[in-house]
Amino acid sequence: MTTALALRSQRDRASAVSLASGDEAETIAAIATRCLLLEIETWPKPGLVSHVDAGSHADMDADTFRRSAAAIQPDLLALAESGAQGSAMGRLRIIGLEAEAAMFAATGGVNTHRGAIFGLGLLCAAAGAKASGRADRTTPLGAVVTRLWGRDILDGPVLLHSHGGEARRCYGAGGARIEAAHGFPSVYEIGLPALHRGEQIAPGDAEAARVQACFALIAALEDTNLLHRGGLSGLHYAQRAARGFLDDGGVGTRDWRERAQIVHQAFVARRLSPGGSADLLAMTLFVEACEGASL
Ligand SMILES: CC(C)(COP(=O)(O)OP(=O)(O)OC[C@H]1O[C@@H](n2cnc3c(N)ncnc32)[C@H](O[C@H]2O[C@H](COP(=O)(O)OP(=O)(O)OP(=O)(O)O)[C@@H](O)[C@H]2O)[C@@H]1O)[C@@H](O)C(=O)NCCC(=O)NCCS
Ligand SMILES: Nc1ncnc2[nH]cnc12
Repeated sequence: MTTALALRSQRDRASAVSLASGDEAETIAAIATRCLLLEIETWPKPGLVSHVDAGSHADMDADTFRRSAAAIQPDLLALAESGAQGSAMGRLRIIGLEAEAAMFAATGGVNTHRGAIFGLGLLCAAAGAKASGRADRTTPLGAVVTRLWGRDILDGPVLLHSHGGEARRCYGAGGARIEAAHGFPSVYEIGLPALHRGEQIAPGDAEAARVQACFALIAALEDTNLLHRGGLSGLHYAQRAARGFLDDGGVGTRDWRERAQIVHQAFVARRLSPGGSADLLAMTLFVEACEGASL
């Protein structure tokens, strides 16, 4: 069986590839890693780390994220292979925890990609399931995650001391688990339409399209990182600021970089960091790469 996967961007995208089954898991992991790197190579992203600056963070920079992405690529490969083999959630969780350990070893204990390991990892497993024929090739990756692992995602062990756990207890926020169990609605309903809108209003500028998607995700998401650092008022401030940028024309105006940078600086001044939105940007790029190409 052959699967076509393509990274569809004008400047940064890899060219379309057509794959025999043996190569598919490797290619899925390579594309996922590339999407993590593209997320970092996107600026300005409010409060977030990029190749330009460290945003609201004192303990990590772009190199920390690059090391982290390289360290977890073997685990993303293992997740794609496990999906192809029909593994249950218990096996995926073990690989996910190994990926978290590899991340912490590569970053000296800094949490760069826990959310991405979880969400992108599940999408890699779903892509593996599709490539092997265990899931229908026309079913969106998010729906494959819901069908194969949705119930077990929600029943998984709760982390008692995570920032997300506190946000859930204090504010009732759903977070990464609900997002995954429901098939990544933020990717399909927010990230992808905004990426396409960005391509329309800033033709030929792939970074601008990613910025448009990032702002749209921040405007809509209940990001547990924003709740952790800024409480409810921080979350609402961030959502309003991102919405304001989009309402003023997003990346479709000549001065969009300056306007986005002002929002970025305002987040930094408040120590706000929408890490969940950054993860969902990488996942949006991954889904676009896998599903945007005509198969
Ligand atoms: C199920 C887990 C994801 C448990 O996670 P947790 O209980 O922590 O729950 P969440 O907060 O819901 O999610 C975890 C991370 O997901 C990102 N995220 C946040 N909001 C959302 C959202 N609405 N939708 C989707 N994803 C979201 C976010 O990740 C990013 O932030 C991380 C940095 O966080 P942190 O260190 O707390 O933040 P700082 O501000 O930097 O801290 P200080 O400097 O202030 O100290 C970074 O990782 C980004 O990726 C959330 O943090 C999961 O962890 C789990 O169960 N794992 C086990 C493995 C597994 O089951 N894998 C499945 C197969 S792969
Ligand atoms: N670019 C970024 N900056 C801060 N936290 C993040 N989590 C995932 N990507 C991130």
